[in-house]
Parts: sequence; C-alpha cells; structure tokens
Amino acid sequence: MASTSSLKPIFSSPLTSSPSPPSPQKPSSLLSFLHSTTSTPISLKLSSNPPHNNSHPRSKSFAVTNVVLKTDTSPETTSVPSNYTQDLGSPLTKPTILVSEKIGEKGLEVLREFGHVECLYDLSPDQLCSKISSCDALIVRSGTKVTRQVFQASNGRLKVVGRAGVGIDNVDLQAATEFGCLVVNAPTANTVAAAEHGIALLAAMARNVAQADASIKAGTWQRNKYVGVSLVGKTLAVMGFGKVGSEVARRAKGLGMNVIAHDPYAPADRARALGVDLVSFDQAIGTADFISLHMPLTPATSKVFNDETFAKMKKGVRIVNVARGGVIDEDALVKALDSGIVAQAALDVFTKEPPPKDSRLVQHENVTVTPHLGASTKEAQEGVAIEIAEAVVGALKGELSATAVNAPMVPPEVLSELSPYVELAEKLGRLAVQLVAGGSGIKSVKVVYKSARDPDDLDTRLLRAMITKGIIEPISSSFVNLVNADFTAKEKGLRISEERIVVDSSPEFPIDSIQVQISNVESKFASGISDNGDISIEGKVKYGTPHLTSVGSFAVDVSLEGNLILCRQVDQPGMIGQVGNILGEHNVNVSFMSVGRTVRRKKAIMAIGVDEKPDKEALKKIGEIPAIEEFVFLKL
Ligand SMILES: NC(=O)C1=CN([C@@H]2O[C@H](COP(=O)(O)OP(=O)(O)OC[C@H]3O[C@@H](n4cnc5c(N)ncnc54)[C@H](O)[C@@H]3O)[C@@H](O)[C@H]2O)C=CC1
Ligand SMILES: O=C(O)C(=O)COP(=O)(O)O
Repeated sequence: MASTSSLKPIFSSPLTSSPSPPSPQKPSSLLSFLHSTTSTPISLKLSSNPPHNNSHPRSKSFAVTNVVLKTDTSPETTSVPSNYTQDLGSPLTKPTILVSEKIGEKGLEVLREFGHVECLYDLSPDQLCSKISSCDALIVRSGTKVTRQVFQASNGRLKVVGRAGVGIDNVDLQAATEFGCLVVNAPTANTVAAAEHGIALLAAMARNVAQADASIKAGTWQRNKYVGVSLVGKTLAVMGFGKVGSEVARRAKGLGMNVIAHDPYAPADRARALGVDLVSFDQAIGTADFISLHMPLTPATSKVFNDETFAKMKKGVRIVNVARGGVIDEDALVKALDSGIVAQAALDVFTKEPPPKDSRLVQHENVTVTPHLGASTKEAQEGVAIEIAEAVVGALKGELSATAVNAPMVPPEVLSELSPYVELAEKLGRLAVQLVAGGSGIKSVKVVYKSARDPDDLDTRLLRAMITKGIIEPISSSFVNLVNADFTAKEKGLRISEERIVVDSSPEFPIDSIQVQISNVESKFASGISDNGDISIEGKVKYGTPHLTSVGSFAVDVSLEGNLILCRQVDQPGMIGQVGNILGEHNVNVSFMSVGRTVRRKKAIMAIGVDEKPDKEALKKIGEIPAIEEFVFLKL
C-alpha cells in the first residue's frame, strides 16, 4: 500500500497531463505539484476510485508513496520498485530513463532499481529527438546538447534532465523552464577532480611535461629545450572563486604560490579564510604570472578573455582553463601565444568539443591539451553518477531537488518545515480564483504572509509558486509546476506581489497565516470581498493540515479537504440543519462545518467541507432556502 511520508513530494511525474502534445507556445507540464486537483490527474492515496482518464493512449497509473502518478508504458514492466505500488486496476510501469553518456556504474544501479534504464551513447541530435518522446528522464554529461528541439520532441513526457556534472551550458534552460521540465545537476562530486586536474595542468605546463614526453617518444632527448618555470613564489590568479576555484587556490597555496582571486559574487571572508585576496578583474589579470579559469560559461563570461583583456596581462603569463572553452576567444588566444603575451596555455575545454583536428590552438607548441578530463577520475565519476541518479530518481518521485537548476532551491530543512504550507498555498490560490466572476482578467494578486519570524528568514518562493499554480490551473489549460510557475504567470500577465508582516505569535512555526488577495475583479460570492474591495481569503496550518480561516471579512475555520460550499445567510437558528439535511438527502458527506459572523443575528458565512460534489438539484435546493443570500461551490 502507499506509504505515508512526513515530507510530501513537491513534484509529481508529469505523466499525465495534457490532452494533446504541448506546443512551444503553451507547453504542457512535465512536473506537476503535489495535490493537483483540477487538470492534474493525481490522487493522494490509493482509493477504490478508478484513476482519472488520461487521454494519452499508452498511459497507465501507479503510485509513488502517497501520490498516484501516471506514466507512459515502457517495455520493461518487470520488477516492482519498493516505493512504487500499483494503482488499482493498472499494470505497473516504470519510468524510462535515457542515459546518453557514460556515467559510473553505481549511479546506473540506483537508476535501475527505480526505472527502466537505456544507455544509448553518441546519439545524433535527430536520434535524440526521436528517442526522447518515450523517456521520462534524460541523463547527460557535457557532450549532449539538450536543445529546445529536444523538449519539443518530448511531447510533454520528459520531466527531468539530469546533468551528471556541474556545467549546464549544454542544456537550454529557458526551454526546459518553459516546458516545465526540471533540470538538476551534480554540483559537488567532481569538484576535487577538476581542481586536481587544474593543478596537474598547471604543473605540467610549467615543466613542459607533455611536450617533453612527446619529444622522447619521437626519439629525441632535449633537456635544454624543455627547461621550465617554477611555481613557488609566483602569483596565481584564480578567476571564479567557487567550489573548484577555491580548491585550486588551497592546493596552489600548498605549492608556495601567492594566490589572488577574482569573483564578483564570492564572499571576501571565504577567500580570506584561505589566505586569498579578492581583487578586480583587471588587477587579477594584470598582476598574475599564472591565471586559472574557474567561472561558468554564461553570456557575461563568454569570450571574456579576448584581444582586449589579453593585452592587459603581464607579458609571459601562463593560462590554465578547466572551466569552459567559451570563456576564451580562441583566435585571440592564438594571437596572444604567437606574440608572446601568453607564454603557455593548458586547456582541458574548448569552444567546440572535440576541437577541429587542424585547430591552430590545439596544434600550438606552447599549448598543452586534454580532452575535457577535469571530472574524469574513477572517484568523481562514481560520485557524480550517484549524485545525479539520486537527484533524478527524487525528481521522478515528486520530490524537490536540492540541486535543481531551474527551480527555486530550498534547503531540505526549510522544505520540510514549509511542506504543510505548500499545500495550503495551492489551495488558497485555487479557492481565491474560483471566487472571481468569470474566472478571467486577473492581473494582480497580492499574497500576505503573517509570521513571527523576521521577513528575511522566510523563503516564500515555493509558496508563491504554489499559489500561482492554484490560481492559473483552474482557469487555463496551462500546466504549472515549480519550474515554470513564474514564467507562466508572467506570460499570462499575472503580477504576484508579496508582503510579509511580522506578528506576535510563535516563531516556532514559519508562518502564522497566508492571505491571498485578488484585486480589480468582480466576485461571484460578494461576501468574499474584503473592506478594501479585493477578493480576500486567508488560511492557516492547524494540526498539520491546511484550514481556511477567513473569507472576505468573515472569520471561518474549515479544514481544506474535499470540496467546499460557502453560503452567506441570515444568522438565525436552524441553518446548519437545513443545509445538512439537503446534503444528506443527496448522499453528500459533510466533513467539516464552520460558521462565521460579523454581527450576531445579522449576517453569517457558513463554510461546509464536503467529500462529494453535490448534484445540481442539491445546490438548487440550498439556493432556495430563504435565509441563504448567496452561495458558491468550490473545488479544492
Ligand atoms: N573540465 C571539467 O571537466 C570540469 C569543469 N567544470 C567547470 O568549472 C566551472 C566552475 O565549477 P564550480 O566551481 O563547481 O562552480 P561554482 O558555481 O561553484 O563556481 C563558479 C564561480 O564562478 C563565479 N563567477 C560567476 N561569474 C563570474 C565572473 N564573471 N567572473 C568571475 N567569477 C565568476 C561564481 O560566483 C562562482 O563562485 C564550471 O564552468 C564548470 O562547468 C567543473 C567540473 C569539471
Ligand atoms: O562538470 C562539469 O562541468 C564538467 O565539465 C564535466 O564534464 P563531463 O561530465 O566530464 O562531460
């Protein structure tokens, strides 16, 4: 049976979803959030109800922990992953994970325990595109270009791309985000390997190891030609003081080098702790004897080493690049080598990999090259493979990944704490939008978080994404998840602003209440409008479950489960009984009921939680009770 988990999954496998393949303009979701109720066919626990219809002809359902997911049938339907249980009436299937480059065996084992793994290396772009529509996850290293075409070709099935390494410059992140596909990487396991390779190249370059080796093998013995330079006492500029850069710095200090670093985003105290001065770009390149590159390839760093910047370097500088080829203008480097501005270069990475055979840069006698080997140690490859396999499996199970690249990263402890509020946030969004007359034309939503904690201590990105999902999904065919929530809101012209109010309650809980306000719209339930003219509802987490605590200016208290009927009525005896009787007659089970009023014997709001949707006749009868002034049925 489905197990319960204290930390509920945030993503659920896409699976399901769109009736037709997503178009680039309106991508269907790949990852959906937990507890989707309208467009996402996810149920929270195994039940005797048949799974929702899925228009995908090959779709089946299965359950992961407490979430029923759907996926396409893959040929392999053999063993049952321990945390998967079969949904009633559906054959069990496993997600298909395509591994397009070689990764460590231990990572493959983790993947095989969970899914159907296909290792297909050296696929052409066309082959990848045709294969991808039958894959739920794709694992790549630096050699596979995951382009927009790949996401388009996946027809909404690809939920997660796992980059078995750090650099994600080979993945079109914008396209992934638009298509709601999570991208995760493995940012830590190859740090030391890359740093060691940087140091290996630094020393090999300084002592002409590669050239001398080649010359002996060519039958010569040229001791005078290959006199090198010493490292001790020289200044090394580390460009990019992140994980690899700081490990290089630490090792270079051990070699007796004077290390400086340039990184506009690195904290100075981290550098100071290693005895490294953070300096400006010009200062770094102008004073260094050796320059080692460790920044990511981004639009800002593309070709940042060019004619102009080489001209500012100390004559005879030596450069190591184990970051990305694209940060160097390779033609400019050839010129700088020819002119002697750069005495030597040692390169592990190239703008185009593999570089052309006749590349002047690669053939240059003062250049030492390796074929992108920075991460290629046995240890790093095992580590990276396990790291990425766990991240991908976690994402397929619907968990939020700590290494997500295109979704807010929320540390596990914060995630665990916010988990019940995540559910509350989506339900409040979903309820608020159903109070809008016509359900369209929403431009501006304000979310107010009341908390005893300092506003800076409250990470609300996840909650905002869930509110966005709750608002957008009931009124459009968009599929919204954590990955594409902000993008989708923006695309729909929906502005979501947030306010945090410090209140005098227990700081033990991250949030006291969440209020969702929708302005400049009419409401189909006038009592949902607060004094300032906005639709306004507020909720709290009580005993671990989400509760609706106010509607407009009425206080209520109803657990947000099942569906909800809101009635405004004259505050008089017998109302609960009358409505309860009608629901009972129509076999609708009431799960919760709460009455809120502003003034005694005047107006009241009754919030009734119901397990089933009342039929039209029942709703008509409720509407005909004379004291009931307005009512609305809301799906949670
Ligand atoms: N050759 C190989 O096999 C490997 C290459 N790498 C590459 O090394 C690079 C660094 O990796 P990590 O240290 O793990 O990443 P990281 O994210 O920990 O560090 C990158 C650092 O670069 C800094 N940075 C960003 N823009 C900058 C700029 N304009 N100027 C200077 N610094 C800037 C960031 O603030 C950050 O501190 C990445 O490009 C990665 O792909 C990483 C592992 C293996
Ligand atoms: O992790 C990185 O950024 C790397 O460059 C390693 O690339 P690779 O996995 O060896 O293709």
